[in-house]
Amino acid sequence: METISEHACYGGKVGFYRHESRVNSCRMQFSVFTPSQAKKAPVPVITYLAGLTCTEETFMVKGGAQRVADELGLMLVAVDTSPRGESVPDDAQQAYDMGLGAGFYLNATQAPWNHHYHMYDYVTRELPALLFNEFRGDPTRQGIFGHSMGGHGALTIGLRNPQVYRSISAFAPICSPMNCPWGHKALAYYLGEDQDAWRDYDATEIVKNLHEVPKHALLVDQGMADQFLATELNPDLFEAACEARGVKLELRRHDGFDHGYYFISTFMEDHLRHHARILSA
Ligand SMILES: N[C@@H](CCC(=O)N[C@@H](CSC=O)C(=O)NCC(=O)O)C(=O)O
Repeated sequence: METISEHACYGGKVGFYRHESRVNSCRMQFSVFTPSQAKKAPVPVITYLAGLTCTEETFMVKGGAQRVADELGLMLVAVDTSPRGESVPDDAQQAYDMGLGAGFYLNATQAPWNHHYHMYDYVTRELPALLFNEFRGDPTRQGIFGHSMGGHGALTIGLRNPQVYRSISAFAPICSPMNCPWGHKALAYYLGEDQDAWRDYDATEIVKNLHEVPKHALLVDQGMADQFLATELNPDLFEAACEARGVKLELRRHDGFDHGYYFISTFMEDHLRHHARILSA
């Protein structure tokens, strides 16, 4: 692992790092906020998955999370949104919703995507192995959250790995990629036309078929002036599936908020406290 840069931030530091990813067959970058408490003992770790067009930098710059994370003693890890590099295929039209910056946190099975696009394995296996080797995070106290495409990633990865991710939350997540244009396009390219294969990456479908209901409530915030709400996000489908399956969900609808980082930073503190409460219990 190579350190790109490190910056003092409140009592801790923000760092940017690069490493060779075996699962994505390219170099990947990620960022970490390490709180002051990590000087004394391993701290809880919350992984943040960002949305379309973002990088590992977006959350650290725009999320406004570090002051409260330092107060609560939370390590924050922000992941890039796709594999990167010369050899990594992109959408033929370089569209923002497919290919680079749009890895959808899944393992692609279709060529040409299946050589590099293994973001599910990257988030759940490869990055944690590196992280817990290099940083003072506590692997028994992990949470996951994210925004939009990253909210989809947080819900799907969190629900599928309840032993690892004890706390889950999301900002304006894509709740049912099988039922929206962004998801339909990405799942067809990455996984092929057989929609049965898509269900593993659809939070609403995962809830319907859950073996193990999460112990703690999920927190989801949604802006009601979100420009993507009507076409892409489908929180109502997710809410109905959670209710039917007995999954505790706190879905908060906020008038006047759009899809962007002003919305996210407004409710960031609530999400950090949600994770801290669960992980310190
Ligand atoms: N047309 C826009 C679309 C990109 C966009 O809005 N990206 C969101 C995430 S959307 C779902 O995953 C985002 O977080 N953007 C980064 C930001 O800093 O706001 C465009 O290309 O701009």
